[in-house]
Amino acid sequence: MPYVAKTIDYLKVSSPAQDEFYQAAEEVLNSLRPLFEREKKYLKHNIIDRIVEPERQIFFRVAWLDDAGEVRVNKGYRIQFNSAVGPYKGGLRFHPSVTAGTIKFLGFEQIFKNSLSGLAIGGAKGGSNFDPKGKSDNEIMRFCQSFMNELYRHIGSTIDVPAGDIGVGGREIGYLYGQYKRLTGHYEGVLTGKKVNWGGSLARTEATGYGAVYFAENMLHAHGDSLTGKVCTVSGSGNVAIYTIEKLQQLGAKAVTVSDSQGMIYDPEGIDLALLKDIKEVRRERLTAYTAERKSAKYTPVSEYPKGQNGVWTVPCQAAFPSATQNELNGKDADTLLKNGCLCVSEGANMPSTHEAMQRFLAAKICYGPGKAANAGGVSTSQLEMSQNASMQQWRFEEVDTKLQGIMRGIFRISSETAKEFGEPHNLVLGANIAGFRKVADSMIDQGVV
Ligand SMILES: NC(=O)C1=CN([C@@H]2O[C@H](COP(=O)(O)OP(=O)(O)OC[C@H]3O[C@@H](n4cnc5c(N)ncnc54)[C@H](O)[C@@H]3O)[C@@H](O)[C@H]2O)C=CC1
Ligand SMILES: O=C(O)CCC(=O)C(=O)O
Repeated sequence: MPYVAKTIDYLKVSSPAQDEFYQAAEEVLNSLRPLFEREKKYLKHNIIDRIVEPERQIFFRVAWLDDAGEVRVNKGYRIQFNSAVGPYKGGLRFHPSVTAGTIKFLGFEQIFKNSLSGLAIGGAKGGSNFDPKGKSDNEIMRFCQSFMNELYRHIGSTIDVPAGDIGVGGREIGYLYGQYKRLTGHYEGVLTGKKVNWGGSLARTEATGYGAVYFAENMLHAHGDSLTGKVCTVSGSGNVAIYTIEKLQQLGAKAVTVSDSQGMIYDPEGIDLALLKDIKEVRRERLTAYTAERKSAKYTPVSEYPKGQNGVWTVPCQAAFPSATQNELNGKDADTLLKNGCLCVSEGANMPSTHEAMQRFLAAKICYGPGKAANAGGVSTSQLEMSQNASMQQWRFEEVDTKLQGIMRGIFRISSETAKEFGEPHNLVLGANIAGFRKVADSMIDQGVV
């Protein structure tokens, strides 16, 4: 049996019910075929079986007290996937849909993303099926403290450095950091995404969204085009979506949509960013609050989306920025985007396009930036935060932003040069996967069978 199918079949038996992980593994392994054919050492050293198996998986109970005094229990996860090129690094996701398979796919993607950044960071991810929605600040704090009561013994500034992801922002990182400090007595860069008064980096909040836009600009510039004047669709309305829109506006593009799990906003005059930030970052309300205050906008609930489609991708645009969650853009959505003239897709979210959608974009040869390349600005700026913490410095916003732009340029360059090297110049999926894999796999070979 061919080795990719054999590996995926083995994963289905050894790690049951982890569909998102099989999807991520299959996509990466399939695109590595030309490399395996050219360089036999990867098969000889059995890198395939080794790289799909996490180095360590920590599953734990998180018990906490709600405001009514009831005991609640959630699952906690930290998957330390690969440390060949640096300490484990990757975010924490708090969302009711989280399972071991979710964290495993995210941790697997993180290995190659972090390698592509050119920085010394290994791959990891963690989280919980805890739902922060509707919880009071005190409940969030008690949950985070209980989560850290187990996590602290597995992390450290040169061991494993978690950060935020869906449902984990500055507030949660603060409660997690406070508890880590209380348990260990160490004031160190053990988490990133901290607030700037106590060790955070300027521009980390903005970095993932800004980075996805910088990546899109790199792709378009290579074709003599730019984002200026383009109509853009954005999904999600959290950290990545907000700062994608901010950078698009700064570059003279017009973002016209945002969404959440309940529905979407279409604002043909362009999203009012100050209003969106107030609703999402300050008031923590649903998107319906936006239409109440902005007459040009239309709200469509998910129940009214065209059958089998995400409403956001039915809005005509020249560039699309999926910034919500995995598999939020399917083959039909991709067809609609292409039919409407979309020239560029830059993925702020992790694995937002299904396999079918990705194939459509590659076949159409549009500028398509897969998540592990396009959204690497967040984790890269986290590494800049680690550097600042280690040297007890704080760099200026412009200094961090300039480094971020350079890192995104570097990721575009290595992905497109690798794609060219393997004879498919437009295929940044191939380029990013091979470039990210090669550095990790060569490091694993250098470090022996461990
Ligand atoms: N925060 C970061 O630095 C990075 C985040 N990412 C990825 O970006 C995506 C968004 O993350 P953040 O903005 O940080 O999280 P967030 O918690 O700030 O926002 C998540 C957004 O996605 C929406 N959402 C969640 N599930 C949804 C669903 N089923 N349908 C529609 N909307 C849904 C939420 O309503 C919210 O607007 C995720 O895929 C995450 O893994 C990737 C790299 C770094
Ligand atoms: O900043 C980080 O360490 C991780 C960000 C993240 O979770 C991601 O890149 O998906």
